[in-house]
Amino acid sequence: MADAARGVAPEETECGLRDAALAFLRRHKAAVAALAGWSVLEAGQAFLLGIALARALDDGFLRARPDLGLAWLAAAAVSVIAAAFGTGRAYRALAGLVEPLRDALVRRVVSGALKRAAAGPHRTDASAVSRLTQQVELARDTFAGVTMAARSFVFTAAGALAGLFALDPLLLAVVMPPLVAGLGLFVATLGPLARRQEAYLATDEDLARQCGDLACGLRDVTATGAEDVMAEETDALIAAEFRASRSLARWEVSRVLAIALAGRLPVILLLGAAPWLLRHGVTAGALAGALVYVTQSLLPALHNLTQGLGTAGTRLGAVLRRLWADPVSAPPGSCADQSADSGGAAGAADAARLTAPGGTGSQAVRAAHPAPYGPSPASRPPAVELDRVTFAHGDHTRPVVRDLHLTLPEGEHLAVVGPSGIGKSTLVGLIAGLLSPHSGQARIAGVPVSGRTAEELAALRVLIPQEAYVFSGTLRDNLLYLCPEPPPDGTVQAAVACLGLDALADRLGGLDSSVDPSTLSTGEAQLIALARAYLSPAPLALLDEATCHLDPTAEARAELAFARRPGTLVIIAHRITSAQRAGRILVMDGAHVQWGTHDELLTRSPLYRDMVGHWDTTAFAAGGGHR
Ligand SMILES: Nc1ncnc2c1ncn2[C@@H]1O[C@H](COP(=O)(O)OP(=O)(O)OP(=O)(O)O)[C@@H](O)[C@H]1O
Repeated sequence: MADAARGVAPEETECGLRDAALAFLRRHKAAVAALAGWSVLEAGQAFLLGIALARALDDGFLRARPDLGLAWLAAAAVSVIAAAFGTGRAYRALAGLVEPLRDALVRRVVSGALKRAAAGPHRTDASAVSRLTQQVELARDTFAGVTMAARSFVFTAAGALAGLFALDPLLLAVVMPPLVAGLGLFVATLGPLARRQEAYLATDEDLARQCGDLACGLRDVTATGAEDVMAEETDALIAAEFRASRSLARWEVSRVLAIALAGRLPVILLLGAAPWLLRHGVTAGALAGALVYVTQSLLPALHNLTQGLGTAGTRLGAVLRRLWADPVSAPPGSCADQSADSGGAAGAADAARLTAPGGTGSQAVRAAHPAPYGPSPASRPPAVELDRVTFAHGDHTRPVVRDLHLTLPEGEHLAVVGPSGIGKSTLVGLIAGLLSPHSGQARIAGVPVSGRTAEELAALRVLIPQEAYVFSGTLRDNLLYLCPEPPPDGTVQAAVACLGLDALADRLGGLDSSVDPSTLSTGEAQLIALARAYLSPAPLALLDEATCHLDPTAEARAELAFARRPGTLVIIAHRITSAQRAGRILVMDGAHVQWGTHDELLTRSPLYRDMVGHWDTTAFAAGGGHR
């Protein structure tokens, strides 16, 4: 499955893995021997427990010799202490196997990554290596758990069976058949269970990958209107995971059966056959000892085995096979994958889907755009009208905008200034229709914006936030995203030149080259977003500090380009130069709002004077030296 996808045949991986595992064990014979040796000491307890109990009963307590009975129990207690010591040493010996395994796997992963980086034009995916080393840690921990569980079962079972034999071979004859049958069933179901477990892990990973892609590409998905398609794909993956988990659960039942057969049936048989056993010379103490062997040694060891080999072992197999098949091609699923994978992000695929006939939502957005380039007749209503608008972000919070009345004629260029947190973005959000006033009304070109759909709003205004959005696709796709119709020839090139985007376009390899958003600087992303808005036919452009990452020259060029663009412009200014370029400036000062030209406000607004003074100081401090 995963191997095939990565170009390595599963059998090849299986064989390679088996050979490597054997070679690994041969190389670490001493650690294996130490582990086995300490396990023998540990198994001594399993052997002694039943015998000590049998002797304590038969030779001690049942013969009125409690001292002898207690002596046997003391011997059992000593064997428990010795076993605990053995367990501690076995863990140390385990480290002699586990750590070299981890080192070998890490070496394989890292050298694979280095080879790949050196061999081709691939970008080194550090996140893939990091994920792989995480899988190595998982393999290491699981290997330790599986080894301890398997070892514990083998030695405990050997000790218990030897003990049963020592007590009376008849006891072994009763216990062995169900034990062998249960173990046989367990072994027979290991293969199918492993396959189900792998299938489940694969569907789980597919779903995780899809969710990761969705989380990272959410904006692309929303922007390209691919929500329905993505929901359908995700639904299918959820259904596949559900089916795989159900199938796995059915096979897990076989494990319960195996434990019942191997661990619980012997208890019932021993109890049922008790009269027969006693008639054939088995003592009461031996019978009690046999019950202790089954319930205290075999059953817990069986539980550990089925748990260890059944679940963790399958997982270990899956992880090792994956690491072995291709130690560098990690299963994707992180944001880093998307950025490393130019054009591979959900956004590119969805953008492609969007251009296909019968595509989803966003085509409707585009179709809804009017074509309002050019000046509007004088009879048209104001470009922006806030009619006694009041707005607060919460029911009990102070209004950010209170009873504001503002009218902007078509073609106006307004700069909004004010201290941080005073409500500039809120005001722009109200004009854009993203926020609904608590009272009053906001209108664009005479159209009330509250309650409008995204499509209707997109036809009225274009809003560029501070955080520019660029999606995976060509530069042209990015620029024309808000244009319902292809613009006349040369329009895009003119916009690119006008906004100073030509250097970036050249660097990317032209308008039809792919853009990898992760490689753009914040300023470059802002330029692309600005050019996209510039090309939009919406008659009102709202720039919410949309030039904050541009240098002053680039900012001036962009703002002048927007000022020449037909329609109305509202910008939140963060530099004095931005404010000065505007025809009108709106100063927000809490409940007070003032507007006018730069010179008017210098005389009328103390806040504006302060801000200009501060801006000047900052500009000089920054070495700007000019306004
Ligand atoms: N979603 C929100 N929920 C609650 N309060 C908000 C929310 N958005 C903004 N505010 C609060 O409203 C006030 C105005 O915020 P706004 O972002 O409009 O100010 P601003 O002038 O644009 O600030 P800045 O210049 O720092 O961007 C602030 O006190 C802010 O904390």
